[in-house]
Order: sequence, then C-alpha cells, then structure tokens
Amino acid sequence: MESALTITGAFKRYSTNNVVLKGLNMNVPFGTIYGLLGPSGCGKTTLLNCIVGRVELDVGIIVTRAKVKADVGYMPQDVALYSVLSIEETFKYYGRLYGMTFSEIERRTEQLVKLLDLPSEDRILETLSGGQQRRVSFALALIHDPQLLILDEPTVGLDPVLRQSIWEHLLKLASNGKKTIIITTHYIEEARQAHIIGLMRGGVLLCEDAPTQLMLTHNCDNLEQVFLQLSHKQHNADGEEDQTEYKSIPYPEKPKHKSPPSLSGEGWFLWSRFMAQLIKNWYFMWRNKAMMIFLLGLPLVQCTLYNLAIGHDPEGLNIAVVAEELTNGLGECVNLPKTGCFLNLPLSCRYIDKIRGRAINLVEYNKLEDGRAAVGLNKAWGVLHFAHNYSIALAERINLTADASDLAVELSQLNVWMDMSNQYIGNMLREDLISGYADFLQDVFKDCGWPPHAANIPVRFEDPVYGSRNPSFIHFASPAVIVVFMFYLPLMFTVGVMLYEKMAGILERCMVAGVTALEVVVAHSVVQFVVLCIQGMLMMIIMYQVFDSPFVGNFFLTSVLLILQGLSGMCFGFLISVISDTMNTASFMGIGSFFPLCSMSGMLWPQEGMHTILKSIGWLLPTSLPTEAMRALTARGWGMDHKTVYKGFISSCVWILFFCVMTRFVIKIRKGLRAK
Ligand SMILES: Nc1ncnc2c1ncn2[C@@H]1O[C@H](COP(=O)(O)OP(=O)(O)OP(=O)(O)O)[C@@H](O)[C@H]1O
Repeated sequence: MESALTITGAFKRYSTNNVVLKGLNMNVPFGTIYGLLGPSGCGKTTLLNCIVGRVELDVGIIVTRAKVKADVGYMPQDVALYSVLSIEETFKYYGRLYGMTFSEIERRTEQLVKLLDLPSEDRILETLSGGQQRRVSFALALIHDPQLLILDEPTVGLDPVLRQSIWEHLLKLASNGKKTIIITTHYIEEARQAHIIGLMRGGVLLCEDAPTQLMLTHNCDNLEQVFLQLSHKQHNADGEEDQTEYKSIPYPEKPKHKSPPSLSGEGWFLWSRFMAQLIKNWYFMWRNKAMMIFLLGLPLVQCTLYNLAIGHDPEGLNIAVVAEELTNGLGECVNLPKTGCFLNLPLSCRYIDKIRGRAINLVEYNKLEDGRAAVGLNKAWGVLHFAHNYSIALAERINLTADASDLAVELSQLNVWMDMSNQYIGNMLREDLISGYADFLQDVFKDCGWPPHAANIPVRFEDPVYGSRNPSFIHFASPAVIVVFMFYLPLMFTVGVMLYEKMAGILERCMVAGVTALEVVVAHSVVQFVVLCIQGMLMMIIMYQVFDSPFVGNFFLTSVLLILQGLSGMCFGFLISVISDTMNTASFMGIGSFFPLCSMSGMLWPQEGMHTILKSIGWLLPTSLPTEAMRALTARGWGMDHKTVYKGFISSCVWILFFCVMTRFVIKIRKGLRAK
C-alpha cells in the first residue's frame, strides 16, 4: 500500500533525562485513518508536533506526500484560538491564511457548522463551552480540505452521537476524498473504526496493523487486551534477546542525521497570509475595545495629569514673621503708606507687602523662639526676623553705604531660618524672598529719587537665547515625557499581544498553518504604526496645544523622531516577548527597564549632573539621545544639521536594529536549546 507518511528512527528528547521518542518507526498508508493509541505521556503529541514541524526531531527522517504546510490540517490538543473572535471571524482568518476566497470560506463554514453542530457563527469563542471550542478547532483543521489531517484527540469530551458522526465523516473523507488522517484518542474502542492502529508505549510503536488483524494475531477479543499483552512483552523485553522489536533503542551518543523539515512553507512572505494577519489584527482590536480605549486614552490621561500635577509652583506656603520693630505687630502696616521715600517709617512692612502672594502665606509670631518652633513643628517653611530697629539701621546702611557702622550693618540684616528638607520648596521660597527683597529695595530707591538699578547686584540678564526668562520644570521634562511614553506604549502593546498569542499556543498554530515570523512581525508593525501615530498625535496636541509647552521646531522632524522612538519600543517589545514565557517575566522586564531608563535618560535630572560613570553610559540608553534631540527640536528649533538632533535619530535607528538582531539571536538560541 502506498505510504502517505513514514517515520524512520525518530529520536526526540526535551532534556538528557527526558527522552520521549526512542527510535520510533511509523508507516501511515495513503487514504487511511491511522489511530495512534497509547497511555498519557508516551509521546503521541510530541510525535504529531514533529510531523507538523512544531518540534524538530533530534534524529530520524520524516517523509510525507504532503509537501507544503497548507497540505496539512492540524488540530492541536489545546484549543489555541483567539478567544475574543467570533466563530465566523476565526473561520475567515484561517480560510484566508490558506488562500481561500471569502465565498469558499462561507460555503465551507456552512458545511462544517452543520457537520459539527456548531452554535451560531456570530458567537464569540470565549462564550462557548470547552467542547464547542474544540469542535471549532477541529473545523479549522478541515476548512481548507487538506490531504493530510493530524488530529490530536479531536473527540475528547464530545457527545457519543456527535463522536460517531465525526468518525463517519472522517471515514468518508478517507475513502471518497482519499485523505490520510492520523488521529490520537483515549477511547480505544472508538479507534477500532480506524483502518490502521499504532500502539505506542514508552516512545516506541509496539505494533501497527489493522485492528481486526491485531486482535487476530494476538488472539484477543478487543484492542485493550492486545495493548495489555504487548505492554507486558515490552516490560519483560529487556532481558530477552528475541524480543528486540519492543525494546526502546538508546539515545544516540552523537545525534547526526537530522532530517530537513518534512513540510515547507510557501515563501517568507505571502500577501494573502499577510492580509489574513492584518484582518485578524483588526478583528482582535475591534473585539478588544476596552484595551484600545486604554491604549489611546492612556497617553491622553497621562499627558493631561502630567501637565496638571507636575511643574507648577507650590502655593499657600506658611512663612513665620517676627517683626520686633513693629510694636503692634503686622496690623500696624495697614495704616502706613505703601509708596514714598519714608525711611523713618518701618520698612519691614513694605518688604512684607512685596512677598505676600499666592505662594507665601505670612503667619505672625511675637517672639523669635516661637517662630523657629513653628518651623520645627512643620507649621511654617521658614521664619523671617526683623530686628527691633531694623528700618533705622537699613536707612543708615543706604545713606552712608561704606561709612555705615558695623551695628547698623548687623541690624539691617533680615535673618531667615528655612526648612530646606524639601529641595524644591526650599529653593523656591529662597528665590522668592531674595527677588522680593530686590524689588522692595528698587521701589524704595525709585521713590527716593535714586537710580533703582543701584539697588541690585551689578549683573544684568538679557533676554534668553533659547527658552523663556522663567523656565519651568514642566517645559524641561515634557520632551522627555513624550519620548518615554512613545517608547513604552508600543512596548506594552507589543508584549501584551505577542505574549497572549504565544502563551495560548496561537502563534505556533498559525505557524503550523504556514504563517511566517516575518508576516507576523510586519502585520503587527503595520497595526502598531497606526496606533503609535495616533498616540503621538494625541500627546503632541495635549502637550503643545492644550498646555502650551514651547514648540518652536519642525513638526515633521519631531513626528519622525517620535515614530522612530515608537518603533524602537515596539522592537524592544518583540525582544521581551521572545525572552519571556509568562506575563510575569515580561512585566518584570518592562518595569525593571522603566526606572533606569527614566532616571538615566535625563528625564528627571540633567545628564550633566549624573555620576561620571553613569554619565559615560547613560547617553547610550534608548531614550537618552532622542530626549535631547526632542528638546533641541521643540525648544531650540534646531534642524537635522545640528549634532544633538541627528544623534537622536541615529540612536533610535541603532536601537531598532539592535533589538531586531537580539530578537533574532534569542529565537535562534532558544531553538537550539529546545533541540538539545
Ligand atoms: N515542551 C516540553 N518540554 C519538556 N517536556 C515535555 C514537553 N512536551 C512534552 N514533554 C514531556 O514529554 C513526554 C511526552 O509528552 P506528550 O505530550 O508527547 O505525551 P502524550 O502521549 O501526548 O500524552 P497525553 O496523551 O497526556 O497528551 C511527557 O513526559 C511530557 O512531560
């Protein structure tokens, strides 16, 4: 009888102590149903995985009439389908993968829904029972009418009537359609309907023959007894010379003749398969509306929160005031003139008036000890102390300048004790108190007819070359915030989607159907590109239109830089997805990389202020140079001819390349490890 598939001398192990296939030989005649029977863990699934190319044999040869992956219909043990897609969408996706037209898919869907008693086509897979999901999975193996069907326990958990109708259909396929079917099942009696039975135990096939012939040869009434008899023989075979056929062959010392994959794909990139991937991605996003809203809403919310929460000067900060020269306290100030050259009146009132504002809230204390205690108890951020004849001493200091007495210099001093435990608040208050003093003194000089500038230190800050006179932290950090978000949002999306497909076995199932890694990556990149363009646009609108961060640069160049940054994050996502096998590992990698990237990329603090060693490597990080380039583009309006700008672009491109090469490298290493 002509062979549809032969396996010779197959060995496969997952580790040195876990040899699963031990020199297995198998012959599946053309146009038959081959029932592969064996106890749990004997290696049936591993064998089927080797046939469809999910797993590589270490040693051995697989020869099959099926030449390309599309000639095979495969139903894995796990459902491995997109649970958020409907039955119809799933059929369309797989149909398109196999190059079927939409009308062919429709016709076939109708037949299969009837045959397998599937629920309505618009039902979402996750709403189906386990048995219904398995039937959808089975239908997908049949959808393109393949010549070789590999079915891993297709009838488990099904109603006996349905099981019978499935077997009848398989028999029809084998006899009328000349299809070859390899099927594993736990129901031994059900397997009697197969044309050939292969009894597998301990990584070898104990025998393969027609079920009736098997029972006849071994003089048994049923297959169960045959299996028991053969299992005993295999168990006792070790010591007996004449029963070598049951012995498992030791794993070869140096596995050498690895056979090439028995099934080839149809090229690295097929437009129809790529389009099928795109359609599936669209269905996936459409069904995951909550995820998409989150992905597009997150940059909006994050940028808005960032602008509302960060960078604004604190307000309502208490400052204690002890003015010994005011016998009736600060209330005295109300009746004093706010302007004019009255050096004999308490000048502390005019200064206090200058600093009183939104940021500073003045709280009066009678004694210096009380004021200082208030700072100690965190009731005030600082205490201002005016001596009892502060104004007289200050007037003497102004009038006599160089001839003023030491006592006058001492008493004209405004003493301040600050709580500097909070760097930003401490520095801001200090700056306000000093600039307020300069303003107050200038006013006095002006009112007395003296040149106001003489009250200042002789340094004049002209209009800044770049930026504003009062730059804010928010303007410093916003380019970095956009760059970091543009890196991490695609990373999250890519890792989420890729790991979901990988962990559910969906990716492998698609690859068995012929999809290539290139098609998966390109289809994902197209979707990701659209998503990241929208995300980037939203962030730019929030940052530069709604909240008015300075933007004096070239919009096109800035957009290109952000897109490159997004692609770099996506490629990092690919790398994390191939390294990690679980969401936990991926989360650790994502979170673990987030903080070093934020702290060392100049987002929170200028790189110039970092430790020398960190400074020498910090610029290498994927967000460092692009952040500087973004600042140069948006705040300085520099172009591509400037080093800071083009270095940002080069950095993003190099990181994209690096992540891609590393991803390829990790895939290769992991493949090598699996093969060992
Ligand atoms: N990816 C893997 N890594 C390591 N060991 C594996 C892997 N896959 C399978 N094994 C081991 O190989 C052996 C055979 O597993 P396999 O799934 O092929 O058996 P099976 O006959 O299909 O069992 P069942 O009928 O329960 O599905 C088992 O001991 C299993 O633990």
